[in-house]
Amino acid sequence: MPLTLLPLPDAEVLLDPHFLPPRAAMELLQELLDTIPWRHEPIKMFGKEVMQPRLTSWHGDPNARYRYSGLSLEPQPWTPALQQLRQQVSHATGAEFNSVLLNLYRTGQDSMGWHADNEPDLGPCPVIASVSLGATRRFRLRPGAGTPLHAPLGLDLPPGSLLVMRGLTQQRWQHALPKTSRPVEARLNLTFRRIVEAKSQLR
Ligand SMILES: O=C(O)CCC(=O)C(=O)O
Ligand SMILES: [Fe+2]
Repeated sequence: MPLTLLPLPDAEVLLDPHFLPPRAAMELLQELLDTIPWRHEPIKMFGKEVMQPRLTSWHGDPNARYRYSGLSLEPQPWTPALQQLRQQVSHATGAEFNSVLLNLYRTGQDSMGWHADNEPDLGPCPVIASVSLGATRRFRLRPGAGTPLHAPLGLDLPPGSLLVMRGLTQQRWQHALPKTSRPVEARLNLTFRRIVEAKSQLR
């Protein structure tokens, strides 16, 4: 199935709900649960350190350092499974990625708050490719300040789906993965990114 562009003002959001076949998605989930060195990291919120409501792991090329919310993340090396998925995602999107952030939402109580991936390290119009595995959770999008009024939307992201955000999306829109009170299994999300700052660190 190809990626389909969603009709949103000032955003380029594309979705392929069936990027990976169900069996491949299940096998990849199990492999990543077993082999990724999951960490429970703190995050700075309004100057205070709080634990993130999810587990994370950051992988990438050696110079792809990522800084956000007061954290500086040293990338872990690519594993064979991550390397293979990177190639598949590059092929589907026509974009190159040098890093991937993995988020493990253990239960419906794990979540990610409203944000845009607009850190300077990502450049002005980043392509972010998001693969979801495990439980289907609802991903939310809403316009940011200064963006034409548009109702927030919710996208159910099933296992094996590929969501791409590019163009002005990170400048004009915000997204979140809210908690749910439904009993749900774990969900694993991978966001492939390109750290553009890497070049200047070689000097
Ligand atoms: O879990 C998701 O679908 C979203 C993850 C996300 O927004 C991020 O890692 O920046
Ligand atoms: Fe994000």
